[in-house]
Formats: sequence, C-alpha cells, structure tokens
Amino acid sequence: MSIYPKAFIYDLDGVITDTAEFHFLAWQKIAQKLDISIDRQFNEQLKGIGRMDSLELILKLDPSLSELSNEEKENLANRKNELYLELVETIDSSNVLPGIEELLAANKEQGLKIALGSASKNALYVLDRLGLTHYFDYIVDASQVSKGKPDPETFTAAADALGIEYPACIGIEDSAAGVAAINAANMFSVGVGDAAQLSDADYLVEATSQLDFEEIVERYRHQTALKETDQ
Ligand SMILES: O=P(O)(O)OC[C@H]1O[C@@H](O)[C@H](O)[C@@H](O)[C@@H]1O
Ligand SMILES: [Mg+2]
Repeated sequence: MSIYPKAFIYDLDGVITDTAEFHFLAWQKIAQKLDISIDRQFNEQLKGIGRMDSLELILKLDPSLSELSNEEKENLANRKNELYLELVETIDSSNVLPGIEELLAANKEQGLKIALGSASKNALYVLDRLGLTHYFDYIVDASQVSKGKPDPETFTAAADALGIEYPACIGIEDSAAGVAAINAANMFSVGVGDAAQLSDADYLVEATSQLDFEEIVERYRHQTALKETDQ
C-alpha cells in the first residue's frame, strides 16, 4: 500500500510548548480583576480560540459585564497579552515539550513538509524563542485567517500554501476546537491530552512524549486505507 502522509501541521500552544498554561494563568489574573473565578475545566473551552473570543467567553460568566465598551474590552485583552508575554519571556529551547523536536526531525528526515497552524498572534515570537523556526516550511498564525478554529481555515491555509492535498496532511492539536478544525479540513487528527476533551481525534495520546512518528504514520495509513475501501 503506497498511502503515505506528505505534511504535518502542528498547533503551537500546548503541543510544541506549554504556553497553553501561560494563556490560562494570564486569563486567570484578568478574571480575578473582574471578580470572576475561572478554573482549568473552564479553560478547556478557551484553548485553540482567539484572544477576543476567549475574553468574550470569560465576560459571559458575569452578566453585569455585558455592557463593557469595545475600548474596555481591548484594554483587558491587551493587559492579558502583557501578562502572557511576561511569562513567555522566560522560555527558551529547554521549554520545547518532550518528543516534539524528535518528531520534527523525523518529519524532515522522511522528506515531509512541516507547517504551523496557530490561533496566536504571538506564534512567530514563541517559535523563535524556542529555536524551532528553521524546521517550518510554512507558518499560519492569527494574522492570516479570517475564521479561527474550529473552522478548518487555519489548517487548509497551511496545506494550500504547501501545495498539498488535505487528506495527505496530519494535524496535531491539544484543543477540542483544533481537533474539530483538522477533522473539518478532511485531514488526519492527532489529539494530545485529555480523552474527555479530545474524543473526536483520529488518534489520541496523553502527552507529547508519546508522539511517535512511525506509530502516527501507521495509524494514518490504516485509517486512510479504510476510507478508500469504503468509497
Ligand atoms: O493571545 P494570542 O497569543 O494571540 O493567542 C490566541 C490563542 O492562541 C491559541 O493558540 C491558544 O490556544 C489560545 O489559548 C489563545 O487565546
Ligand atoms: Mg493548542
């Protein structure tokens, strides 16, 4: 069977590095200022979605905040970003999550294309701090898409730029919105994290240390072969 993937498209926050935790800590401080309490369970729905959409979900927790002006919202979002960047300034190549650089190296060795598909406006900066930019053939960040995850655009834009058909791409995500986006793009989805959140992933691992190139490709080939026999 000659089915083989041609590209891996990586989410950034929570897949390549643990900045998902930094986003949570920064939002938690903003919420505290507003007398709202948010926990990690609530935070699951903020993963993968854009900055302003995250703020809107937090503000919805207190109906008295529904009247905030756009300017007040902008100020809160900017403050959150300052808090987030203070945390990001502490990271370097030692903060790449276990197994990720090995996977990127395996992609390269096998001649596969590598792209980033991130909802963050800080994606280029974070990738640079981690010293990983040189691995990427193409980077999609928040500035390039009109519809964020769970819309497939982040992933299809990366595949289009690489000139690769969607079913030949494998996307890796830690958020439910991201897995939904990969699936909607007709790509093979790898979820990293909690089974309760990521049950729609085609293949799920608990942590990045379990991401093994051969295993992912095997799962991809199996599922793609099944789909082809179905048709
Ligand atoms: O505020 P930024 O850096 O533009 O990030 C936007 C979003 O980027 C996503 O990658 C994160 O999962 C979200 O938690 C975050 O809100
Ligand atoms: Mg993520």
